[in-house]
Amino acid sequence: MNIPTDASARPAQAGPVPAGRDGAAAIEATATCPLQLRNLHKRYGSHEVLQGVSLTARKGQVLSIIGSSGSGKSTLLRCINLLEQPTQGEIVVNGERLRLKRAAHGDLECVDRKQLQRVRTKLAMVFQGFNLWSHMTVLENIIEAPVHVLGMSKARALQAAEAYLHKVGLYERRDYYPAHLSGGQQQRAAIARALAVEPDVLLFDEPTSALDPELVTEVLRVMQSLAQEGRTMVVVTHEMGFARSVSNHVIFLHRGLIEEEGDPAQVLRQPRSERLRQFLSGSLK
Ligand SMILES: Nc1ncnc2c1ncn2[C@@H]1O[C@H](COP(=O)(O)OP(=O)(O)OP(=O)(O)O)[C@@H](O)[C@H]1O
Repeated sequence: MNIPTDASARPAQAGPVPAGRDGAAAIEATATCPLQLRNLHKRYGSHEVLQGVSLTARKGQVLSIIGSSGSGKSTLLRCINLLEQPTQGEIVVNGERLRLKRAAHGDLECVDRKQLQRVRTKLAMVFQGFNLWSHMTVLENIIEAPVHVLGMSKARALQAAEAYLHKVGLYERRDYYPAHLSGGQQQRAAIARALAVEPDVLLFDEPTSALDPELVTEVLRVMQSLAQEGRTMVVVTHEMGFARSVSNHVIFLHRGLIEEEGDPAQVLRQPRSERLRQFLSGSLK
């Protein structure tokens, strides 16, 4: 992957989150932290996939979540915007705590539909499988949520969409349907769609895993430019180059717990735990 390796690629204002006494990220209840998770648990039947994860994303920070297959990375990301319902814990977006209540099935659900909708537009997600609407052109995909969810005027949404299309290098393909685009182009369209709701945090769930190797770089470059703009991003990734050179905080998840976290230069070059060492050497899949 052709990503610059110097720390200057990272947003200047972001820094590592200090570790708390219990090893979890310290909680800063302030609007300068667009996202905070406190003691998040998720259980599927008897399988506790998340066992108490706390993290804070400060404004402009790029967090990479790494870990072996099945460690709970995607589940963690999907719990943030309640695509999955956590079993326990708190989610705070821009200082606003989600109003969660235990439902009959045992997991937590948001009791305030308006709050959930508001918060979800603040947390835009980019999926591994792109999830574009196949019956809409790229442009229609991008303006759908701004017009129909946020109530933006079509003229304003179109104007903004053009800017996002230029940003991801897809302006010329704005009238194409997803089926006529490469995987990399579809993912860049999905990124433009996520940007169009003007989110405070971008969530990426393994955004390059479904791509042929030659298409990975074009998507990573767009993500890198978003990081350089100072956007707050939480990225589940297997791309160690991205974690090392673009993100400014790395979280290593193991069996639903944060095993190690911190500055990528430190964590990835001199891992403290044996498990992270094994993971980085490729012997822990
Ligand atoms: N809907 C579900 N029902 C039951 N178990 C689930 C469900 N979703 C995930 N799991 C289980 O939770 C565990 C964590 O899954 P998750 O997808 O979060 O892992 P991951 O770290 O993202 O893995 P990968 O890198 O392979 O994508 C796995 O054991 C998985 O089988």
